[in-house]
Amino acid sequence: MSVLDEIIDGVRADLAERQARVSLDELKERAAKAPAAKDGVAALKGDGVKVICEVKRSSPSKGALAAIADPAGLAADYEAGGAAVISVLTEQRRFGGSLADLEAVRARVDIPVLRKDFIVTSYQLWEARAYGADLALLIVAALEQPALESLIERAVSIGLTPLVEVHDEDEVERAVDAGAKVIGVNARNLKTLEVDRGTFERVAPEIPNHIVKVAESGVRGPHDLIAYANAGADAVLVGESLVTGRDPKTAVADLVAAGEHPALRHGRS
Ligand SMILES: O=P(O)(O)OC[C@@H](O)[C@@H](O)c1c[nH]c2ccccc12
Repeated sequence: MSVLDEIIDGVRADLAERQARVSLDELKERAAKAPAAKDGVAALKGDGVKVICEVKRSSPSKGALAAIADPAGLAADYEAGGAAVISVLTEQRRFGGSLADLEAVRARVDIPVLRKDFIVTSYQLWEARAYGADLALLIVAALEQPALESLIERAVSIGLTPLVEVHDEDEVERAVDAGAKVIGVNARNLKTLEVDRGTFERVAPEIPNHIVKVAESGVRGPHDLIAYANAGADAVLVGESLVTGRDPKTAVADLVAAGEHPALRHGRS
Protein backbone atom coordinates (compact mmCIF):
# COMPACT_ATOMS: atom_id res chain seq x y z
CA MET A 1 0.00 0.00 0.00
CA SER A 2 1.39 3.45 -0.90
CA VAL A 3 1.67 6.27 1.61
CA LEU A 4 -1.15 8.01 -0.26
CA ASP A 5 -3.42 4.97 0.20
CA GLU A 6 -2.58 4.83 3.91
CA ILE A 7 -3.33 8.50 4.36
CA ILE A 8 -6.64 8.16 2.55
CA ASP A 9 -7.67 5.18 4.71
CA GLY A 10 -7.20 7.37 7.78
CA VAL A 11 -9.01 10.28 6.15
CA ARG A 12 -11.99 8.03 5.36
CA ALA A 13 -12.14 6.75 8.95
CA ASP A 14 -12.10 10.30 10.38
CA LEU A 15 -14.62 11.39 7.77
CA ALA A 16 -17.03 8.59 8.75
CA GLU A 17 -16.95 9.87 12.33
CA ARG A 18 -17.71 13.44 11.31
CA GLN A 19 -20.49 12.29 8.98
CA ALA A 20 -22.07 10.37 11.85
CA ARG A 21 -21.98 13.55 13.97
CA VAL A 22 -22.89 16.28 11.47
CA SER A 23 -25.47 15.75 8.74
CA LEU A 24 -24.97 17.05 5.23
CA ASP A 25 -28.00 19.30 5.75
CA GLU A 26 -26.40 20.89 8.81
CA LEU A 27 -23.23 21.49 6.83
CA LYS A 28 -25.17 23.07 4.00
CA GLU A 29 -26.91 25.41 6.45
CA ARG A 30 -23.54 26.37 7.86
CA ALA A 31 -22.15 26.89 4.36
CA ALA A 32 -25.08 29.18 3.55
CA LYS A 33 -24.07 31.41 6.48
CA ALA A 34 -20.37 31.46 5.61
CA PRO A 35 -18.95 34.62 4.05
CA ALA A 36 -19.28 34.50 0.23
CA ALA A 37 -16.41 32.65 -1.43
CA LYS A 38 -13.59 34.79 -2.81
CA ASP A 39 -12.34 34.31 -6.36
CA GLY A 40 -9.43 31.88 -6.12
CA VAL A 41 -8.51 32.13 -9.80
CA ALA A 42 -8.27 35.94 -9.73
CA ALA A 43 -6.03 35.79 -6.65
CA LEU A 44 -3.51 33.61 -8.50
CA LYS A 45 -3.35 35.62 -11.73
CA GLY A 46 -1.82 38.96 -12.61
CA ASP A 47 1.66 40.42 -12.52
CA GLY A 48 4.34 38.66 -10.55
CA VAL A 49 4.50 35.17 -9.14
CA LYS A 50 1.83 34.67 -6.49
CA VAL A 51 2.78 33.01 -3.24
CA ILE A 52 0.48 30.52 -1.50
CA CYS A 53 1.60 30.08 2.12
CA GLU A 54 0.78 26.98 4.07
CA VAL A 55 -0.11 26.39 7.71
CA LYS A 56 1.60 23.00 8.20
CA ARG A 57 2.45 21.42 11.56
CA SER A 58 3.87 18.13 10.41
CA SER A 59 4.26 15.95 7.36
CA PRO A 60 4.50 12.21 6.69
CA SER A 61 8.06 12.59 5.42
CA LYS A 62 9.51 14.82 8.16
CA GLY A 63 7.22 14.31 11.16
CA ALA A 64 6.78 17.38 13.40
CA LEU A 65 7.82 20.65 11.72
CA ALA A 66 6.40 23.36 13.99
CA ALA A 67 3.91 23.46 16.87
CA ILE A 68 1.93 26.46 15.48
CA ALA A 69 -0.08 27.26 18.60
CA ASP A 70 -1.71 30.19 16.79
CA PRO A 71 -2.47 29.27 13.17
CA ALA A 72 -4.47 32.48 12.63
CA GLY A 73 -1.52 34.57 13.84
CA LEU A 74 0.79 32.76 11.43
CA ALA A 75 -1.68 33.32 8.58
CA ALA A 76 -1.85 37.03 9.48
CA ASP A 77 1.96 37.19 9.21
CA TYR A 78 1.77 35.49 5.83
CA GLU A 79 -0.84 37.98 4.67
CA ALA A 80 1.22 40.92 5.95
CA GLY A 81 4.20 39.55 4.01
CA GLY A 82 2.19 39.64 0.79
CA ALA A 83 0.77 36.11 0.44
CA ALA A 84 -1.91 35.75 -2.26
CA VAL A 85 -3.64 32.75 -0.68
CA ILE A 86 -3.33 30.88 2.63
CA SER A 87 -3.29 27.07 2.47
CA VAL A 88 -4.54 25.34 5.61
CA LEU A 89 -3.89 21.64 6.04
CA THR A 90 -6.93 20.08 7.68
CA GLU A 91 -5.78 16.44 7.63
CA GLN A 92 -5.27 15.40 11.23
CA ARG A 93 -3.30 12.17 11.46
CA ARG A 94 -0.22 12.94 9.36
CA PHE A 95 -0.29 16.72 9.04
CA GLY A 96 -1.69 17.75 12.44
CA GLY A 97 -4.35 20.01 10.93
CA SER A 98 -8.07 20.49 11.59
CA LEU A 99 -11.21 22.27 10.44
CA ALA A 100 -10.78 24.45 13.53
CA ASP A 101 -7.49 25.72 12.03
CA LEU A 102 -9.33 26.51 8.79
CA GLU A 103 -12.04 28.38 10.66
CA ALA A 104 -9.56 30.36 12.76
CA VAL A 105 -7.51 31.37 9.71
CA ARG A 106 -10.63 32.35 7.75
CA ALA A 107 -11.73 34.61 10.58
CA ARG A 108 -8.38 36.44 10.60
CA VAL A 109 -7.35 37.08 6.99
CA ASP A 110 -9.00 38.79 4.02
CA ILE A 111 -7.26 36.85 1.24
CA PRO A 112 -8.62 33.55 -0.12
CA VAL A 113 -8.06 30.39 1.90
CA LEU A 114 -7.41 26.90 0.51
CA ARG A 115 -8.55 23.74 2.28
CA LYS A 116 -5.63 21.36 1.88
CA ASP A 117 -6.75 17.81 2.51
CA PHE A 118 -7.38 14.49 0.82
CA ILE A 119 -10.84 15.15 -0.54
CA VAL A 120 -12.70 12.05 -1.71
CA THR A 121 -16.36 13.00 -1.24
CA SER A 122 -18.56 16.04 -1.79
CA TYR A 123 -19.24 16.09 1.98
CA GLN A 124 -15.66 17.39 2.42
CA LEU A 125 -16.30 20.14 -0.13
CA TRP A 126 -19.32 21.26 1.87
CA GLU A 127 -17.17 21.19 4.99
CA ALA A 128 -14.58 23.32 3.22
CA ARG A 129 -17.20 25.94 2.37
CA ALA A 130 -18.89 25.70 5.78
CA TYR A 131 -15.58 26.48 7.50
CA GLY A 132 -14.88 29.38 5.15
CA ALA A 133 -12.56 27.99 2.46
CA ASP A 134 -12.51 29.61 -0.99
CA LEU A 135 -10.42 26.95 -2.70
CA ALA A 136 -10.14 23.20 -2.21
CA LEU A 137 -7.39 20.79 -3.19
CA LEU A 138 -8.33 17.82 -5.36
CA ILE A 139 -5.55 15.27 -5.89
CA VAL A 140 -5.80 13.47 -9.22
CA ALA A 141 -3.79 10.48 -7.95
CA ALA A 142 -6.34 9.94 -5.18
CA LEU A 143 -9.42 9.91 -7.41
CA GLU A 144 -10.91 7.86 -10.22
CA GLN A 145 -11.73 10.00 -13.25
CA PRO A 146 -15.55 10.09 -12.71
CA ALA A 147 -15.02 11.11 -9.07
CA LEU A 148 -12.54 13.81 -10.11
CA GLU A 149 -15.00 15.18 -12.65
CA SER A 150 -17.92 15.26 -10.26
CA LEU A 151 -15.89 16.78 -7.40
CA ILE A 152 -14.61 19.57 -9.68
CA GLU A 153 -18.17 20.24 -10.82
CA ARG A 154 -19.52 20.20 -7.27
CA ALA A 155 -16.74 22.41 -5.97
CA VAL A 156 -17.47 25.02 -8.62
CA SER A 157 -21.22 24.81 -8.02
CA ILE A 158 -20.79 25.66 -4.34
CA GLY A 159 -18.40 28.52 -5.06
CA LEU A 160 -15.07 26.81 -4.41
CA THR A 161 -12.12 27.07 -6.80
CA PRO A 162 -10.59 23.62 -7.21
CA LEU A 163 -6.79 23.44 -7.16
CA VAL A 164 -6.21 20.20 -9.03
CA GLU A 165 -2.96 18.49 -8.10
CA VAL A 166 -0.91 16.43 -10.56
CA HIS A 167 2.46 14.69 -10.58
CA ASP A 168 2.97 13.73 -14.22
CA GLU A 169 1.81 14.28 -17.80
CA ASP A 170 -0.99 11.69 -17.66
CA GLU A 171 -2.45 13.35 -14.61
CA VAL A 172 -2.33 16.74 -16.39
CA GLU A 173 -4.44 15.26 -19.16
CA ARG A 174 -6.93 13.90 -16.64
CA ALA A 175 -7.09 17.25 -14.82
CA VAL A 176 -7.65 19.19 -18.05
CA ASP A 177 -10.29 16.71 -19.30
CA ALA A 178 -12.08 17.02 -15.98
CA GLY A 179 -12.29 20.81 -16.34
CA ALA A 180 -9.54 22.10 -14.04
CA LYS A 181 -8.84 25.85 -14.28
CA VAL A 182 -6.02 25.81 -11.74
CA ILE A 183 -3.48 23.00 -11.77
CA GLY A 184 -0.82 22.42 -9.13
CA VAL A 185 2.22 20.33 -9.98
CA ASN A 186 3.48 18.72 -6.79
CA ALA A 187 7.21 18.09 -6.76
CA ARG A 188 6.62 15.60 -3.95
CA ASN A 189 5.41 12.24 -5.17
CA LEU A 190 2.70 11.26 -2.69
CA LYS A 191 3.32 7.59 -3.30
CA THR A 192 7.04 7.65 -2.45
CA LEU A 193 7.25 11.03 -0.61
CA GLU A 194 10.31 11.99 -2.63
CA VAL A 195 10.76 15.58 -3.84
CA ASP A 196 11.96 16.12 -7.40
CA ARG A 197 12.23 19.85 -8.15
CA GLY A 198 12.47 19.05 -11.86
CA THR A 199 8.88 17.79 -11.92
CA PHE A 200 7.31 21.19 -12.62
CA GLU A 201 9.62 21.96 -15.53
CA ARG A 202 8.89 18.55 -17.06
CA VAL A 203 5.13 18.58 -16.61
CA ALA A 204 4.18 22.27 -17.03
CA PRO A 205 4.55 22.35 -20.85
CA GLU A 206 1.62 19.90 -21.01
CA ILE A 207 -0.66 22.38 -19.24
CA PRO A 208 -2.67 24.60 -21.63
CA ASN A 209 -1.93 28.33 -21.43
CA HIS A 210 -5.31 29.45 -20.11
CA ILE A 211 -4.89 27.32 -16.99
CA VAL A 212 -3.26 28.80 -13.88
CA LYS A 213 -0.08 26.88 -13.03
CA VAL A 214 1.01 26.38 -9.45
CA ALA A 215 4.36 24.83 -8.48
CA GLU A 216 3.96 22.96 -5.19
CA SER A 217 6.56 21.82 -2.66
CA GLY A 218 10.29 22.14 -2.22
CA VAL A 219 10.56 25.94 -2.22
CA ARG A 220 13.44 26.71 0.18
CA GLY A 221 13.69 30.38 -0.71
CA PRO A 222 13.68 32.94 -3.53
CA HIS A 223 16.05 30.92 -5.77
CA ASP A 224 13.58 28.01 -5.96
CA LEU A 225 10.71 30.42 -6.67
CA ILE A 226 12.72 31.96 -9.51
CA ALA A 227 13.47 28.53 -11.00
CA TYR A 228 9.77 27.62 -10.91
CA ALA A 229 8.84 31.01 -12.38
CA ASN A 230 11.30 30.57 -15.22
CA ALA A 231 9.67 27.22 -15.94
CA GLY A 232 6.28 28.97 -16.24
CA ALA A 233 4.76 28.96 -12.75
CA ASP A 234 2.09 31.59 -12.06
CA ALA A 235 2.23 30.77 -8.35
CA VAL A 236 4.17 28.69 -5.85
CA LEU A 237 2.89 26.85 -2.77
CA VAL A 238 5.24 26.96 0.21
CA GLY A 239 4.96 25.20 3.57
CA GLU A 240 7.95 23.76 5.35
CA SER A 241 10.48 26.55 4.77
CA LEU A 242 8.01 29.11 6.15
CA VAL A 243 6.94 27.21 9.27
CA THR A 244 10.48 26.18 10.19
CA GLY A 245 12.08 29.58 9.50
CA ARG A 246 12.43 32.35 12.07
CA ASP A 247 10.41 35.13 10.58
CA PRO A 248 7.56 34.01 8.32
CA LYS A 249 6.47 37.53 7.39
CA THR A 250 9.92 38.52 6.08
CA ALA A 251 10.38 35.13 4.40
CA VAL A 252 7.10 35.62 2.50
CA ALA A 253 8.01 39.23 1.62
CA ASP A 254 11.35 38.02 0.20
CA LEU A 255 9.55 35.43 -1.96
CA VAL A 256 6.98 37.98 -3.15
CA ALA A 257 9.71 40.49 -4.02
CA ALA A 258 11.61 37.83 -6.01
CA GLY A 259 8.40 36.94 -7.83
CA GLU A 260 7.79 40.57 -8.77
CA HIS A 261 11.17 41.05 -10.41
CA PRO A 262 10.56 42.43 -13.95
CA ALA A 263 13.15 40.07 -15.49
CA LEU A 264 10.85 37.13 -14.71
CA ARG A 265 7.92 38.36 -16.75
CA HIS A 266 9.36 37.49 -20.15
CA GLY A 267 9.50 33.81 -19.49
CA ARG A 268 5.94 33.64 -18.23
CA SER A 269 2.74 33.23 -20.19
O1 LIG B 1 6.33 21.95 2.69
P1 LIG B 1 6.63 22.22 1.26
O2 LIG B 1 7.69 21.33 0.67
O3 LIG B 1 6.89 23.67 1.01
O4 LIG B 1 5.29 21.85 0.43
C1 LIG B 1 4.06 22.52 0.63
C2 LIG B 1 2.94 21.79 -0.11
O5 LIG B 1 3.23 21.78 -1.47
C3 LIG B 1 2.75 20.38 0.42
O6 LIG B 1 2.40 20.48 1.76
C4 LIG B 1 1.68 19.59 -0.33
C5 LIG B 1 1.45 19.63 -1.67
N1 LIG B 1 0.44 18.81 -1.99
C6 LIG B 1 -0.05 18.22 -0.89
C7 LIG B 1 -1.10 17.35 -0.73
C8 LIG B 1 -1.41 16.94 0.54
C9 LIG B 1 -0.65 17.37 1.63
C10 LIG B 1 0.40 18.26 1.49
C11 LIG B 1 0.72 18.70 0.22
